[in-house]
Amino acid sequence: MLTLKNVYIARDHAPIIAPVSETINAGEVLALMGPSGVGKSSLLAYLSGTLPSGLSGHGEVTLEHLAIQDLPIEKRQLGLLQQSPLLFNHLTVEENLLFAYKSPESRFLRKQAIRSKLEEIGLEGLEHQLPQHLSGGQQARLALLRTLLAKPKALLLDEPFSKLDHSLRAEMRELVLDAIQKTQVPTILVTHDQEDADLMATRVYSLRSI
Ligand SMILES: Nc1ncnc2c1ncn2[C@@H]1O[C@H](COP(=O)(O)OP(=O)(O)OP(=O)(O)O)[C@@H](O)[C@H]1O
Repeated sequence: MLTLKNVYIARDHAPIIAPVSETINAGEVLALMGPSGVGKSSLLAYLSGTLPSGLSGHGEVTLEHLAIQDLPIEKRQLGLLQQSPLLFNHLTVEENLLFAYKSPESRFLRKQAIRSKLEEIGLEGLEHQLPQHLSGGQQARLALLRTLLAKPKALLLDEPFSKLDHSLRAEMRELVLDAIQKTQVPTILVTHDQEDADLMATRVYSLRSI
C-alpha cells in the first residue's frame, strides 16, 4: 500500500499544486492526469527521490507503513519507468539486468534466471546486445524487465508508452498490467492518454494547480 498525505510541490517556497492525499492499495493503478505543466512528473519525482533542484516536495509518503520521503533513492524500493528507458548504454542487455537483479544466488544462477525472463518477455537471444542496438519496443520491454527484477514495492510510471506506436503501446500496456496483477504492487501512472487511463487505471486523480 502506497499512501500520500498532504503531498505537494513548491517552487520558491510557493506551492504549485493542491495537496494530494491518496492511498493506492495492492494491485491498484491510480492514473494521475491533468494539464501540461501542472506538476504530474514533479510529483512522481518527489516520490522517487529525483526532484530537480528548483522545486521542493512536501508531505508524507508511506510505502507498506514505512515513511520513505526522506530515505535515499536506493532505499525507497520503488520502480520508476519513464518515456525514455533509463538503460546503461555501455552495458549489454544481460549486464543491465544483472545490475538490477540483486539476490544471494550465484551469478550463474542469476544469469539463468535472466535468460528465462528474457524469453518470457520476447527478448531471447539478445543478452549480449547493447541497448542502443535494440528497437524502441525491445528497449521498452528491457526497461520494464529491469524495473521488475529489482522487485519494487510500488511502481511509478511516467508516460512510459508515449514514444511507442499504437501496437507497441497496446503490447506494453498488457505486459505492465500483467506484471501489476502478478506482483500486486500499487502503481501510479502519469498519462495524457485517456485510453491508457480507461484500460489500465482503477481510479483517476486529476491534479490541480494552486
Ligand atoms: N528544475 C525546475 N526548476 C523550477 N521549475 C521547474 C523545474 N522543473 C520543472 N519545473 C516547473 O514545474 C512545473 C511542473 O512541471 P512538470 O513537468 O511536473 O509538469 P507535468 O504536469 O508533468 O507536465 P507535462 O504533462 O507537460 O509533462 C512546470 O511549471 C515546470 O516548468
